[in-house]
Formats: sequence, C-alpha cells, structure tokens
Amino acid sequence: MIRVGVNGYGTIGKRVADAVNSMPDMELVGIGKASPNHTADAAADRGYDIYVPDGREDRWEDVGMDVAGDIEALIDASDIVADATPAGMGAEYRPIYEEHDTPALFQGGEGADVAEASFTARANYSEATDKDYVRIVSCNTTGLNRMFAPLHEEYGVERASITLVRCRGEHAVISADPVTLPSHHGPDALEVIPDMGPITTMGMKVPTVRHHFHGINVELGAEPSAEEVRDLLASQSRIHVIDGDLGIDSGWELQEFALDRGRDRMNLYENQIFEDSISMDGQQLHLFQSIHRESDVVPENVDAIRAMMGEADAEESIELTNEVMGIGDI
Ligand SMILES: NC(=O)C1=CN([C@@H]2O[C@H](COP(=O)(O)OP(=O)(O)OC[C@H]3O[C@@H](n4cnc5c(N)ncnc54)[C@H](OP(=O)(O)O)[C@@H]3O)[C@@H](O)[C@H]2O)C=CC1
Ligand SMILES: O=C(OP(=O)(O)O)[C@H](O)COP(=O)(O)O
Repeated sequence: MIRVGVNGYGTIGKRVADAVNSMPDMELVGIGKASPNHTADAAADRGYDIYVPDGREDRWEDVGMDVAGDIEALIDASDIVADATPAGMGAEYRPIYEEHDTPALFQGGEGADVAEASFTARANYSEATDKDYVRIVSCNTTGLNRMFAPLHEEYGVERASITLVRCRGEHAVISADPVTLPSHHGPDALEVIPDMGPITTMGMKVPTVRHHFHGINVELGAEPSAEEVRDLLASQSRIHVIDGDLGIDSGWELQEFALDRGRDRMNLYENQIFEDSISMDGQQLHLFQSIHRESDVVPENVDAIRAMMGEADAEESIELTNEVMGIGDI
C-alpha cells in the first residue's frame, strides 16, 4: 500500500483525495487544509483525517472540528504527498518535504523548476519513475499533451498554434490572459514532449466556469484523412470524441452530460473533442476541444504517484486508474 497525504483540499485536492481513497493500492493518510469551513466539514464526513498548518489548531477546536495533527505530521506519516495548495505555495512547501525526506508531486500553478520533471501520463510516464519531485502540468496543458502525444507518435507534430479560451469566472469581460505570447501552455507542453515542433499558445479568459475551450491548429508531418485522425484520437483512453449527433456544443451541455452520466462533482476526466470540428487541409489539422478544468489532472496525479514509487509501468497504472475511476465509460 502506498500511503498518500494530500496537502491542500480545494478544487484539485478534494478530487485527488477521493481518487487516492478509491485506489486498491493506495491509502489516504489524510488531507491538509487551512480553514475549518464547509469543505473541511465535508472532508470529515467522508472520514478523512485533517491536518492543519502549525498554530491554527485553536481555530478548529473553537468550531468543534477534530484535527489529526499539523501538516508536518501529515508529511511524516506519508510515503508521498500530493501537493494541491494554492499556486505558488507548493514551492514554499518543497523544502519542508525535503526536510522530511518525503517525495512530493506538485500542480500546474507551480513553475517547472519546482520539480525534477513535468508529467502527463500518456506522454512521459517513465520520466517520473523513481523521481522525488514531479509536477503535473496544468489542466489545459494536460489536455494538450494527451492530444499531442498520439499525433506526434503517429504523424509528427511539426508546429502548432493553439488559442485557449480559459474559464475564469471573474468579471464580465473577455481579456487576453496573458497579453504576452506564448502563454505558459506551449513551453509547458514542450517540457513533457520536447521533440515536437514549435508550439504557440495564446490564452484568453472569459467569465464562465468549469470548462476551458481550445481552438487547435496542428501542422502534422503527414496528410492523414480527418477520419483517420478521428479514429486515432478516439482510441485514446483519456480522450472522448463527442458524437456530433449528441448536440453538445458548450460547457453548459458538458456539465449536464457529466451529471446525466452520474459523474461525481460533474467530473469529466477525459478531453472532450468535438467530432464535427475535426478537419484536415493537407497537413493542417483543426479541431475544437474542451477541458474540464477541475478534474482532468486527477488521474494524472494518481499515475504520477505510482510512477514515482516505482510501483507500475505506464500501461498498468493508466489501466488501473481508468478502471477504478470509470474513465472511458461515457
Ligand atoms: N482550480 C483548477 O481548476 C485547477 C488548478 N490547478 C492547480 O492546482 C493547484 C491547486 O489549485 P486549486 O485546487 O484551485 O486551489 P484551491 O484554492 O481551490 O485550494 C487550495 C487548498 O490549499 C489549502 N491551503 C491554503 N493554505 C494552506 C497551507 N498553508 N497549508 C496547507 N494547505 C493550505 C486551502 O485551504 P483553505 O481553503 O482552508 O484556505 C485549500 O484547501 C494550483 O497549483 C492550481 O494552479 C490545476 C488544474 C486546474
Ligand atoms: O484553471 C486553472 O486554474 P485557476 O483558474 O484556478 O488558476 C488551471 O490551473 C489551469 O489554468 P491554465 O492551464 O490556463 O494555467
């Protein structure tokens, strides 16, 4: 059994904790959380032990919530920690993980230099084998890498130009995010698949929630038909090619789709590629895909834990994770 601590129990951490807790080869030691709010209450209801930053115990006791110890106790009790603290805080925690000699994996809000490798299971699982510090790239970059990896293996990705429309749920404006180019996604994709052609990514943000959209243009090293590309992408276990007849064209429809399929927390772990958008013009591939920002990195966390612990190869880990989480059942 791999004993896993999940430090940070927000959007990503709560999903990673549930996934770890459901794996037959893992034991969830507990979760790290700062404030004793409703999310903490829900974690306690799920039976998760809660560890809090040193010095905060009184706040929890004041509202009658049990604390199992401080975060350093969580780190000590764990074989590995999945860090899902707010962007940038993982880098502050890294020296503490090192002091406790506990390997850790980080999320995409951290810079590449927080870890020894950046990770997407489909693309570079073995890069994380026996490493102590690994970064799961962001939700958008994970979605790009899952698409790039089979295209690059089959045809070669000679160059790509991607427009990312990122859901940010903030003010009712559309903005460049950031104005400078490229956004971090292209460089991060190349951290994972370094031998692809230049990748230019342009980020925008819009005031909506849960689902990012990507307008994709990839120049391939061959001229397959749109049907061949469709079949290749549909054969990937973490890509769902949405049948055009289903009438899905928005993040709202995708949320309904997830709920109707009984997905916990509206999770859609798979890239959602719109079948009717897949087009080829010579070597140029165009398509639209959507990424559920809250959940696509969750199976990647599970696989990275196995890779870092040297417990399984890529195929074994991905298959087990998919089976337990119901990935590919839609
Ligand atoms: N949100 C998303 O859709 C995605 C996020 N990511 C990345 O995942 C990481 C986590 O993001 P997200 O889940 O959104 O973050 P959230 O803000 O939702 O959650 C952060 C968690 O960390 C806890 N926390 C705060 N301070 C501490 C501390 N000192 N020690 C331990 N825990 C602490 C928070 O507790 P409390 O609530 O009590 O303050 C909260 O539980 C970031 O790197 C982000 O960029 C990647 C893909 C998608
Ligand atoms: O949506 C996200 O997080 P955030 O909006 O909570 O910062 C993910 O971290 C992915 O963002 P990005 O891949 O566009 O950087």
